[in-house]
Amino acid sequence: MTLHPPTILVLLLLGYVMLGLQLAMVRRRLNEVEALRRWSWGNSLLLAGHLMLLARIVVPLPVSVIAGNTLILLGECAYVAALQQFIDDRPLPRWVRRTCGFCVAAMVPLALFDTPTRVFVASVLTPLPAIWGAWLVWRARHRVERSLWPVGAGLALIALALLARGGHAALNPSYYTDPMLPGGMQAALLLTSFVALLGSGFGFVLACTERATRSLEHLASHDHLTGALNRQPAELLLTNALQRARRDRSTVAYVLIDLDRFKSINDRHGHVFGDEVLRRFAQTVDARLRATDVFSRCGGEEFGLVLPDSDAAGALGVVEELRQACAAMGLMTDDGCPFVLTFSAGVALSPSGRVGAEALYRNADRALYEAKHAGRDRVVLAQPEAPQTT
Ligand SMILES: Nc1nc2c(ncn2[C@@H]2O[C@H](COP(=O)(O)OP(=O)(O)OP(=O)(O)O)[C@@H](O)[C@H]2O)c(=O)[nH]1
Repeated sequence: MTLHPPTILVLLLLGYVMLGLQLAMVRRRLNEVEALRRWSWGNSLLLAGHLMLLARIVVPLPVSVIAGNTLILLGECAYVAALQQFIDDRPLPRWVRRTCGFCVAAMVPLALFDTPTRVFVASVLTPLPAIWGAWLVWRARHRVERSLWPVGAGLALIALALLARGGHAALNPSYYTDPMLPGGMQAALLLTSFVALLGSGFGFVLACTERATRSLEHLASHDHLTGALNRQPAELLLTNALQRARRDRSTVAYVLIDLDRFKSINDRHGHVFGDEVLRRFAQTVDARLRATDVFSRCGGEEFGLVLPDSDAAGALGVVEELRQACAAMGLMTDDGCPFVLTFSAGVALSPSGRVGAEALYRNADRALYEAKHAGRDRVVLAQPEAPQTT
């Protein structure tokens, strides 16, 4: 079978068109994610670049090759900018932008050279952004979506293929007097580009969709203001903790915390300050919990804490630590006065997970009420409910 480069080029163009359509649809659904916008630019530039290579039938060959390769290089830079945005949420570092600019500028004088030299130089310059992109994915491989891995692999593949063609062009210049002749290295490169396009383009779209879905899930399960879990998912995690405690014969502690006199904080210092207090309180608590603890906002200025494998002494110790941390938060009111936040807490225990979630919440609520009634800024340990006779 003879591999005909123009035919593969047409296949590649169709691939870019398909990906462009998919990108347009996903961008509309995901409400303009910046990284997707850059990837779309990259896709359009690559499409234009490959079209330009095919336009050699109607435009002079040096123009087609130089313009084509320049557009391809710009497209790659846009891909890499999209990746950097997606992975690190920032633009490309200045030195990478400069390198991209240098590579693009170096393409123009190539018109003065013969085709083998042009092929060699283009093959050495074009892989540089792709190498940076592959490195970005490799560096972040443990923290990014798995669907981004094919993106890195695709970029690495295309960089390798280009470098291989560069080496081949350096050793066999006569082979490249017309790179569009059937068979050989040029066809292999275009086929590799097609595979890399499938891997990286569709992988990137998938990664963006995956991230958007996760962020929607996070929005649905977490409180927008404080970042703490909402009540419903927290209840589910409490039920799981109780099931585990039944198996391990360990104790689960549930702590209900209510900030003291929050209405007067709002009234005296305004809602914005009240919101800031809630946010800072949540951060303070979150920073001091174990990975297995569950922190949630039950509503208003009331928060819940599930402490698996914690007895009374352990739970009271955690609350005491939080009290000290709140006192040391260093909040300042608008008029420059230091503000000390206090809270009241009720602690209830479920030894061996025997007390169910509802009863545990009820007990903690009763203890919290006692703490408020006794003057606030204190913690009360709930007495176990008398076993119910049936
Ligand atoms: N700034 C702000 N205030 C909130 C938010 N959610 C609830 N609140 C306010 O929190 C206040 C709670 O007031 P109360 O339930 O009377 O309790 P309290 O003033 O804290 O008094 P005690 O609990 O008895 O110490 C109300 O004024 C609510 O408007 C919020 O998200 N932001």
